[in-house]
This record gives sequence, structure tokens and C-alpha cells, in this order.
Amino acid sequence: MIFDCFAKELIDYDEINTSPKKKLRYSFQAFMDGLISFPLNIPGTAYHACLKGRKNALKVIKDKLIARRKAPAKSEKDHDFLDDLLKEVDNEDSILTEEIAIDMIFVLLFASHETTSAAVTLAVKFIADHPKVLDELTKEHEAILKSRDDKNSELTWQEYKSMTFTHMVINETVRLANIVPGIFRKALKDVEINGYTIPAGWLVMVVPAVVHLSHGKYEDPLEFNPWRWEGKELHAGSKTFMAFGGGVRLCVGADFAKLQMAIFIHHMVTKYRWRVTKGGDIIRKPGLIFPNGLHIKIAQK
Ligand code: HEM
Repeated sequence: MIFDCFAKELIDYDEINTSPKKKLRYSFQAFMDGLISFPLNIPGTAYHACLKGRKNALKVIKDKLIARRKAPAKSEKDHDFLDDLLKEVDNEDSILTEEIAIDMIFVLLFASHETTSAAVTLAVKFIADHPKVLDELTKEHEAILKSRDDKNSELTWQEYKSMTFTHMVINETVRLANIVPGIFRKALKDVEINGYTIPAGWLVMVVPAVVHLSHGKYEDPLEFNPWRWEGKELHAGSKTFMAFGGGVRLCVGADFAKLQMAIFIHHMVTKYRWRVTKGGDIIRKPGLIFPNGLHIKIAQK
């Protein structure tokens, strides 16, 4: 659902009505599955499928771009991110080229869909497993509804900002989830660390899970305990919290992902009750995978 929504907003791509074999999502799936794999490019390997998935996805995006050049959006209603990018490509002073625009859309589709959907799925599971968390969330969100002047209003930005406990739940979910298994940096100069030297030019892979699940950094690190965030900074990365990375390369979609999660939680806890009926096992491949899905029985409150 999240992928379909993104593909529509970015390039007006209709995933639902595309034939199964041509679905962009499957190209991304193959790309993801072989992203961290032995680089053996022969048919049948995950690496080969990964390269093929990337090629197919880039072709779909390029075809969209060519088609849009021929038939630009007619009205504001039809306008999407691709139109904005093409406007920028055509700007004389711009450094953006059509190739960069295609890569950008590819990266956004890749970076956005699996991450947010895995986080939302895990939040559903964690909340179902922890009734006290559900109670606290329900209190927070019902208070928002009660204090509204206009009962028909949608969620407002101010209301979103007031969801302190929800943000604690989101942080705790992504801390345990470690959705992105590794963050990469390059040493620009020799770096001395604990008696070792990382030579200039070396690639460093930071593994957030090592920090997030460390007994030295978090008490009972494997426990889902949103209250551990009480009084702590909830909206920035740090040396002990890097679910969205950190520094200048901090995830550009972090706020958007958290907003999506908060809106989802708002509707879930104010309108529904659910319980897990099947699945919920998790494996890493290297992203989070639910091999048997997460089946829930859901009913209106
Ligand atoms: C729960 C959801 C998400 C998680 C856990 C997540 C996590 C991350 C992490 C760990 C990084 C690496 C940051 C670093 O190197 O310091 C990253 C980068 C990035 N993310 Fe996300 N992300 C999420 C959702 C999104 C969404 C919704 C978008 C797009 C709308 C997005 C777009 C990006 C992009 C473009 C980068 C590359 C930024 C750069 O290198 O400058 N992410 N994300």
C-alpha cells in the first residue's frame, strides 16, 4: 500500500492496475533481495536478479519521464514529483539532469517503501503485545479528539506535535527494528579509534543494531519499553540512537515516515482493536522480512 501510494505521488504510476509481471514493486523486491549478496553476476544468483531488478525499475521510470516530456501535466491536480523534477532540469542554472532525476526517483522509491511498511507492521505487533502501551496511546489520542473544537477536523500539525507518547512508541519501534542494517561512511583522513587506525579512504559500515541492542547503552535492550524515552530527545539522531542515521546524511524521509506512522497509530487506536492471529516471525535478508506475514484480527471499537 505504501509503495503504491509513493509510486503514484512520485511518478503517477498505477501499481494496482499494472499486470503482475510488470509491477515495479517486484523489480524493487529483486533489487532489495540481492542488495547485500556475493557479487557473482550469472543468471540464477541474487546479485544477477538484483541488477536486473534495478535495470527494469530504471526503465519504467525513464519511460515515464519520456512520456511526461511528450504530455506534461495539464492541471495542478495531475501534478506530481516528476513534474517538479523536470521543471528543475529545464532550469538553466540547475545541476539536475534527466539521469540524476531518474536516479533520484529510484532512490526515493527504494528508500521509502520497505522501511516505513516494516516499521508500521512492527508497531502493530508491538502494540498488540503490550496492552499498557495500547492504553497509554488510546489516552493520548482520545484526548486529542476531545480537545478539538471542530469534531470533523482531520489531524492537524499541532496535534501531531503534541503526540509525545506516540513518538516514544515510534522511537522504541525503530530502535528495536533496526530496519536499515548498515550505514556507510568514508574515512576522509586517518581516524584513530580504541588503538586502531581506520586509514583515509576506507569505507566504514556502521551497524546501528550493535548500539541499539547494547546492554551498555540501553537497560534491558531487547524489551519493548517506550517509557525509556521519557524526558529524552525524541526528534534527532545521536550516538546512541541512529535508526534514521545521523549528521548531514540523516534520513531525508525520517519526519515523513514518523508522520505516516503517527497518523496510522492515531486511526488504529481510536477506531479499532486487533490481535495477532498468525505469523509475526522476523528474519533478516538483510532487511526485515516477515516470512509468514503478520496476520491480525481487527474489529471496530
Ligand atoms: C521507518 C522508516 C525509515 C527508516 C528507519 C529510514 C532509515 C534511514 C537510514 C538509517 C538512512 C541512512 C542515513 C545515514 O547515512 O546517516 C536513510 C537514508 C535515506 N532515507 Fe530513510 N528511512 C526511513 C524512511 C524513509 C522515507 C519515507 C524516505 C523518503 C521519503 C527516505 C529516504 C531516504 C533517503 C533519500 C536517504 C539517503 C539520504 C542521504 O544519503 O543523504 N527514508 N534512511
